Amino acid sequence: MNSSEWIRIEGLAKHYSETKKITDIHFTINKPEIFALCGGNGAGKSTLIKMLTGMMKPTAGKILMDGKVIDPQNQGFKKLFSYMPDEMLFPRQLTGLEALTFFARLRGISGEKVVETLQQVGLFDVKNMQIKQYSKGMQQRLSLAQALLPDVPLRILDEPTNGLDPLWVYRFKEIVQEEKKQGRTIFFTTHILSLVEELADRAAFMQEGQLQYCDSVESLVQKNGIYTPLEKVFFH
Ligand SMILES: Nc1ncnc2c1ncn2[C@@H]1O[C@H](COP(=O)(O)OP(=O)(O)OP(=O)(O)O)[C@@H](O)[C@H]1O
Repeated sequence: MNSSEWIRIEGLAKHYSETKKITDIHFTINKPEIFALCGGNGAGKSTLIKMLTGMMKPTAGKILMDGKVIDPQNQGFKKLFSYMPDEMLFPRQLTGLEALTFFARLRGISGEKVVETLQQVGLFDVKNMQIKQYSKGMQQRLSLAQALLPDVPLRILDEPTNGLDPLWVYRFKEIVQEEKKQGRTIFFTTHILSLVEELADRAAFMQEGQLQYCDSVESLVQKNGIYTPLEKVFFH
């Protein structure tokens, strides 16, 4: 175990059927770091996130934290991370402020933190608007806000930049970098390889339920020539 290693995934597998399965996933997550999980449609990213967050029981394998096997369904582990799903269904008649306050109360978080987070994601001025009037990008930023609320060491974000315009992709990168400076680990999934190259410290690439690469982004790029985009790593 290296000094910054925090979570170790060992042989994680999920068998839906003979043809649909995630097999033998091994990698580690450090603290702090920005880790990108990449892969095309159906590669197995959401399944892996569901096993990591305790929403789905693996068919095989284990997860260790600080060298000890953990059960992700255990409430103690659930207090260590926040989660942004790929699509968050908020009650549409609520305002942004009401929805975020609801999540804050569930986790004992103050109203000041709700206001601060709404400002962070640029929704403070529209906090009293009903969510049904929010654009896709605004709803995505509200979903990001609920994941930014709790003071936890790990944030798991599933396709966080979906629907964001270039300004908010830029702001998202700033937010994630600031989160890392505060000592957190950000584990996110994406299809956007430029985002991996610009933001992530390490990346794992999945294809058809298997892990193809897991390495630092710097060495993934260097192994294939400094000017070779990660796209080539992915498509080879
Ligand atoms: N509940 C399920 N029952 C059966 N098969 C499933 C189930 N959920 C996912 N699968 C299959 O498992 C494989 C991995 O799916 P998963 O949703 O994890 O991929 P993904 O990488 O998140 O894809 P996307 O980028 O399209 O969201 C796919 O072949 C999918 O059809």
